[in-house]
Amino acid sequence: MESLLEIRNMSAGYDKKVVLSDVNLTVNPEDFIGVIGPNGGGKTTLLKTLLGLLPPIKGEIVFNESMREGDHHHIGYLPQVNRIDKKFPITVFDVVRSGLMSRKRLTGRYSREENERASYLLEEMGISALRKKAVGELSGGQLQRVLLCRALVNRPRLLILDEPNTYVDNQFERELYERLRILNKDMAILLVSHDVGTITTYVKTIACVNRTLHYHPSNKISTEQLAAYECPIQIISHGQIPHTVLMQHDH
Ligand SMILES: Nc1ncnc2c1ncn2[C@@H]1O[C@H](COP(=O)(O)OP(=O)(O)OP(=O)(O)O)[C@@H](O)[C@H]1O
Repeated sequence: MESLLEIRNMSAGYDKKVVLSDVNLTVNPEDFIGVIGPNGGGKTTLLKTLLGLLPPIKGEIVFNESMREGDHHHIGYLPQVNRIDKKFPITVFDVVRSGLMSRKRLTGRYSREENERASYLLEEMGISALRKKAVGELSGGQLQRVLLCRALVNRPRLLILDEPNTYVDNQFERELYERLRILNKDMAILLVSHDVGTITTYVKTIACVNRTLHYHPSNKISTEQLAAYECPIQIISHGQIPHTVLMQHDH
Protein backbone atom coordinates (compact mmCIF):
# COMPACT_ATOMS: atom_id res chain seq x y z
CA MET A 1 0.00 0.00 0.00
CA GLU A 2 1.68 3.19 -1.23
CA SER A 3 -0.94 5.51 0.20
CA LEU A 4 -0.77 6.78 3.80
CA LEU A 5 -4.28 5.66 4.63
CA GLU A 6 -7.52 4.46 3.11
CA ILE A 7 -10.97 5.11 4.43
CA ARG A 8 -13.14 2.25 3.19
CA ASN A 9 -16.95 2.32 3.15
CA MET A 10 -16.95 4.10 6.47
CA SER A 11 -19.97 5.23 8.46
CA ALA A 12 -19.37 7.35 11.55
CA GLY A 13 -21.41 9.19 14.15
CA TYR A 14 -22.53 9.21 17.76
CA ASP A 15 -24.77 6.91 19.82
CA LYS A 16 -26.35 5.31 16.79
CA LYS A 17 -26.81 8.72 15.16
CA VAL A 18 -25.09 8.24 11.82
CA VAL A 19 -23.50 11.50 10.64
CA LEU A 20 -21.38 10.17 7.77
CA SER A 21 -21.99 7.17 5.55
CA ASP A 22 -20.29 5.44 2.63
CA VAL A 23 -17.13 7.50 3.01
CA ASN A 24 -14.22 6.43 0.82
CA LEU A 25 -10.97 8.37 0.66
CA THR A 26 -7.36 7.55 -0.08
CA VAL A 27 -4.70 9.89 1.26
CA ASN A 28 -1.37 9.79 -0.59
CA PRO A 29 1.94 11.23 0.67
CA GLU A 30 1.90 14.22 -1.70
CA ASP A 31 -1.77 15.15 -1.17
CA PHE A 32 -3.02 18.57 -0.11
CA ILE A 33 -6.74 18.07 0.34
CA GLY A 34 -9.16 20.85 1.23
CA VAL A 35 -12.16 19.64 3.21
CA ILE A 36 -15.26 21.79 2.79
CA GLY A 37 -18.93 21.41 3.57
CA PRO A 38 -21.86 23.07 5.29
CA ASN A 39 -22.12 23.46 9.07
CA GLY A 40 -23.00 20.20 10.72
CA GLY A 41 -22.10 18.29 7.55
CA GLY A 42 -19.61 16.10 9.40
CA LYS A 43 -16.14 17.61 8.83
CA THR A 44 -15.15 17.45 12.49
CA THR A 45 -16.59 13.95 12.74
CA LEU A 46 -14.36 12.92 9.84
CA LEU A 47 -11.29 14.40 11.58
CA LYS A 48 -12.17 12.61 14.82
CA THR A 49 -12.24 9.26 13.05
CA LEU A 50 -8.87 9.95 11.39
CA LEU A 51 -7.36 10.91 14.75
CA GLY A 52 -8.70 7.72 16.30
CA LEU A 53 -10.98 9.60 18.70
CA LEU A 54 -14.13 8.11 17.21
CA PRO A 55 -14.32 4.50 16.00
CA PRO A 56 -16.15 3.96 12.69
CA ILE A 57 -19.65 2.49 13.04
CA LYS A 58 -19.14 0.64 9.78
CA GLY A 59 -16.21 0.15 7.43
CA GLU A 60 -12.62 0.91 8.38
CA ILE A 61 -9.62 3.17 8.12
CA VAL A 62 -6.53 1.27 7.03
CA PHE A 63 -3.23 2.94 7.83
CA ASN A 64 -0.02 2.21 5.96
CA GLU A 65 2.65 0.50 8.06
CA SER A 66 4.78 3.67 7.87
CA MET A 67 1.97 5.61 9.56
CA ARG A 68 1.97 3.39 12.63
CA GLU A 69 4.19 3.44 15.67
CA GLY A 70 2.67 1.42 18.48
CA ASP A 71 -0.74 2.94 19.12
CA HIS A 72 0.42 6.18 17.60
CA HIS A 73 -0.33 7.31 14.07
CA HIS A 74 2.00 9.74 12.38
CA ILE A 75 -0.59 12.48 12.24
CA GLY A 76 0.03 16.06 13.33
CA TYR A 77 -3.10 17.93 14.34
CA LEU A 78 -3.70 21.67 14.58
CA PRO A 79 -6.98 22.21 16.47
CA GLN A 80 -9.15 25.31 16.28
CA VAL A 81 -7.63 27.86 18.62
CA ASN A 82 -10.94 28.43 20.41
CA ARG A 83 -10.97 24.77 21.45
CA ILE A 84 -7.85 25.31 23.59
CA ASP A 85 -8.10 26.02 27.32
CA LYS A 86 -5.83 29.04 27.63
CA LYS A 87 -5.94 28.96 31.44
CA PHE A 88 -3.98 25.72 31.51
CA PRO A 89 -0.71 26.61 33.31
CA ILE A 90 1.80 25.18 30.87
CA THR A 91 4.73 26.82 29.10
CA VAL A 92 5.12 27.22 25.36
CA PHE A 93 8.04 24.77 25.29
CA ASP A 94 6.01 22.12 27.13
CA VAL A 95 3.03 22.56 24.81
CA VAL A 96 5.30 21.96 21.82
CA ARG A 97 6.87 18.90 23.47
CA SER A 98 3.43 17.54 24.37
CA GLY A 99 3.17 16.64 20.67
CA LEU A 100 5.67 13.89 21.57
CA MET A 101 3.58 12.57 24.45
CA SER A 102 3.16 9.02 23.25
CA ARG A 103 6.95 8.65 23.02
CA LYS A 104 7.59 10.26 26.37
CA ARG A 105 5.30 7.73 28.06
CA LEU A 106 7.81 5.00 27.25
CA THR A 107 10.80 6.57 28.95
CA GLY A 108 9.29 9.22 31.22
CA ARG A 109 11.37 12.00 29.74
CA TYR A 110 12.28 13.66 26.48
CA SER A 111 15.49 12.83 24.65
CA ARG A 112 18.02 15.47 23.64
CA GLU A 113 16.93 15.09 20.00
CA GLU A 114 13.32 15.71 20.96
CA ASN A 115 14.21 18.84 22.93
CA GLU A 116 16.34 20.05 20.04
CA ARG A 117 13.52 19.40 17.60
CA ALA A 118 11.10 21.44 19.74
CA SER A 119 13.64 24.29 20.02
CA TYR A 120 14.31 24.18 16.28
CA LEU A 121 10.61 24.54 15.47
CA LEU A 122 10.18 27.49 17.84
CA GLU A 123 13.17 29.11 16.13
CA GLU A 124 11.74 28.35 12.68
CA MET A 125 8.40 29.90 13.61
CA GLY A 126 10.16 32.98 15.02
CA ILE A 127 8.87 32.49 18.56
CA SER A 128 11.95 31.30 20.50
CA ALA A 129 11.59 34.26 22.84
CA LEU A 130 8.22 32.91 24.02
CA ARG A 131 9.68 29.57 25.09
CA LYS A 132 9.14 30.02 28.84
CA LYS A 133 5.86 31.94 28.66
CA ALA A 134 2.62 30.41 29.86
CA VAL A 135 0.27 29.76 26.93
CA GLY A 136 -2.43 31.83 28.65
CA GLU A 137 -0.33 34.96 28.08
CA LEU A 138 -0.15 34.57 24.32
CA SER A 139 -2.08 36.34 21.61
CA GLY A 140 -4.23 34.20 19.32
CA GLY A 141 -1.66 34.37 16.53
CA GLN A 142 1.19 33.42 18.87
CA LEU A 143 -0.82 30.50 20.22
CA GLN A 144 -1.47 29.26 16.69
CA ARG A 145 2.26 29.29 15.95
CA VAL A 146 2.89 27.30 19.13
CA LEU A 147 0.20 24.77 18.19
CA LEU A 148 1.67 24.39 14.72
CA CYS A 149 5.07 23.62 16.31
CA ARG A 150 3.34 21.00 18.46
CA ALA A 151 1.64 19.47 15.42
CA LEU A 152 5.01 19.20 13.64
CA VAL A 153 7.27 18.10 16.49
CA ASN A 154 6.71 14.39 15.90
CA ARG A 155 7.58 14.72 12.19
CA PRO A 156 4.10 13.68 11.00
CA ARG A 157 3.49 12.17 7.58
CA LEU A 158 0.01 13.72 7.58
CA LEU A 159 -0.85 17.17 8.95
CA ILE A 160 -4.49 17.93 9.72
CA LEU A 161 -5.63 21.51 10.24
CA ASP A 162 -9.09 22.38 11.53
CA GLU A 163 -10.32 25.78 10.32
CA PRO A 164 -7.05 27.70 10.50
CA ASN A 165 -8.68 30.74 8.90
CA THR A 166 -10.50 31.44 12.12
CA TYR A 167 -7.09 32.79 13.14
CA VAL A 168 -7.19 36.23 14.63
CA ASP A 169 -3.84 37.12 13.12
CA ASN A 170 -4.01 37.87 9.40
CA GLN A 171 -0.27 37.96 9.01
CA PHE A 172 0.05 34.48 10.46
CA GLU A 173 -2.70 33.23 8.18
CA ARG A 174 -0.77 34.29 5.07
CA GLU A 175 2.48 32.97 6.50
CA LEU A 176 0.79 29.72 7.41
CA TYR A 177 -0.48 28.99 3.91
CA GLU A 178 2.94 29.71 2.42
CA ARG A 179 4.47 27.45 5.04
CA LEU A 180 1.97 24.70 4.22
CA ARG A 181 3.07 24.76 0.60
CA ILE A 182 6.64 24.04 1.74
CA LEU A 183 5.59 21.45 4.33
CA ASN A 184 3.57 19.68 1.64
CA LYS A 185 6.86 18.63 0.02
CA ASP A 186 7.42 16.37 3.05
CA MET A 187 3.93 15.49 4.22
CA ALA A 188 0.32 15.14 3.18
CA ILE A 189 -2.01 17.91 4.36
CA LEU A 190 -5.72 17.85 5.09
CA LEU A 191 -7.11 21.34 5.57
CA VAL A 192 -10.65 21.94 6.84
CA SER A 193 -11.88 25.37 5.86
CA HIS A 194 -15.00 27.43 5.37
CA ASP A 195 -13.09 29.73 3.09
CA VAL A 196 -13.55 28.43 -0.45
CA GLY A 197 -11.19 31.12 -1.77
CA THR A 198 -8.34 29.85 0.38
CA ILE A 199 -9.12 26.27 -0.43
CA THR A 200 -9.01 26.77 -4.16
CA THR A 201 -5.84 28.86 -3.96
CA TYR A 202 -3.71 26.54 -1.88
CA VAL A 203 -4.99 22.97 -1.98
CA LYS A 204 -4.55 20.43 -4.78
CA THR A 205 -7.84 18.56 -4.44
CA ILE A 206 -11.14 19.00 -2.61
CA ALA A 207 -13.27 16.75 -0.43
CA CYS A 208 -16.87 17.91 -0.07
CA VAL A 209 -18.28 16.57 3.18
CA ASN A 210 -22.02 16.59 3.77
CA ARG A 211 -23.38 13.33 5.22
CA THR A 212 -21.01 11.58 2.83
CA LEU A 213 -17.78 12.54 1.08
CA HIS A 214 -17.43 13.55 -2.56
CA TYR A 215 -13.83 13.67 -3.70
CA HIS A 216 -13.03 16.25 -6.37
CA PRO A 217 -9.60 15.55 -7.91
CA SER A 218 -8.75 19.20 -8.66
CA ASN A 219 -8.65 22.54 -6.85
CA LYS A 220 -10.89 24.13 -9.47
CA ILE A 221 -14.53 23.63 -8.67
CA SER A 222 -17.62 25.27 -10.10
CA THR A 223 -20.68 26.28 -8.15
CA GLU A 224 -22.61 23.68 -10.18
CA GLN A 225 -20.23 20.96 -9.06
CA LEU A 226 -20.51 22.11 -5.47
CA ALA A 227 -24.27 21.93 -5.77
CA ALA A 228 -24.04 18.45 -7.27
CA TYR A 229 -21.92 17.38 -4.27
CA GLU A 230 -24.59 18.90 -2.01
CA CYS A 231 -22.09 21.48 -0.82
CA PRO A 232 -23.76 24.67 -2.06
CA ILE A 233 -21.38 27.55 -1.77
CA GLN A 234 -23.77 29.92 0.00
CA ILE A 235 -23.89 27.48 2.88
CA ILE A 236 -20.16 27.00 3.06
CA SER A 237 -18.93 30.52 2.69
CA HIS A 238 -18.92 32.88 5.62
CA GLY A 239 -17.28 35.72 3.76
CA GLN A 240 -16.93 37.03 0.26
CA ILE A 241 -15.97 34.50 -2.33
CA PRO A 242 -13.27 35.58 -4.75
CA HIS A 243 -15.16 34.07 -7.68
CA THR A 244 -12.19 34.39 -10.02
CA VAL A 245 -10.74 31.28 -8.39
CA LEU A 246 -13.88 29.31 -9.09
CA MET A 247 -14.06 27.56 -12.40
CA GLN A 248 -16.74 28.86 -14.71
CA HIS A 249 -19.21 26.17 -15.77
CA ASP A 250 -18.35 26.55 -19.47
CA HIS A 251 -14.65 25.76 -18.85
N1 LIG B 1 -20.43 14.58 20.42
C1 LIG B 1 -21.50 14.56 19.66
N2 LIG B 1 -22.61 13.85 20.02
C2 LIG B 1 -23.71 13.82 19.24
N3 LIG B 1 -23.83 14.46 18.05
C3 LIG B 1 -22.77 15.18 17.64
C4 LIG B 1 -21.56 15.27 18.41
N4 LIG B 1 -20.68 16.06 17.73
C5 LIG B 1 -21.31 16.43 16.60
N5 LIG B 1 -22.54 15.91 16.54
C6 LIG B 1 -23.53 16.10 15.43
O1 LIG B 1 -22.97 15.53 14.26
C7 LIG B 1 -23.29 16.33 13.12
C8 LIG B 1 -22.01 16.71 12.38
O2 LIG B 1 -21.22 17.56 13.20
P1 LIG B 1 -19.73 17.99 12.84
O3 LIG B 1 -19.22 18.77 14.00
O4 LIG B 1 -18.96 16.82 12.40
O5 LIG B 1 -19.98 18.94 11.59
P2 LIG B 1 -19.02 20.00 10.91
O6 LIG B 1 -19.12 19.77 9.44
O7 LIG B 1 -17.66 19.92 11.52
O8 LIG B 1 -19.72 21.37 11.27
P3 LIG B 1 -19.10 22.86 11.49
O9 LIG B 1 -18.77 23.37 10.14
O10 LIG B 1 -20.25 23.59 12.11
O11 LIG B 1 -17.91 22.74 12.41
C9 LIG B 1 -24.08 17.52 13.64
O12 LIG B 1 -25.44 17.26 13.44
C10 LIG B 1 -23.75 17.56 15.11
O13 LIG B 1 -24.83 18.08 15.85
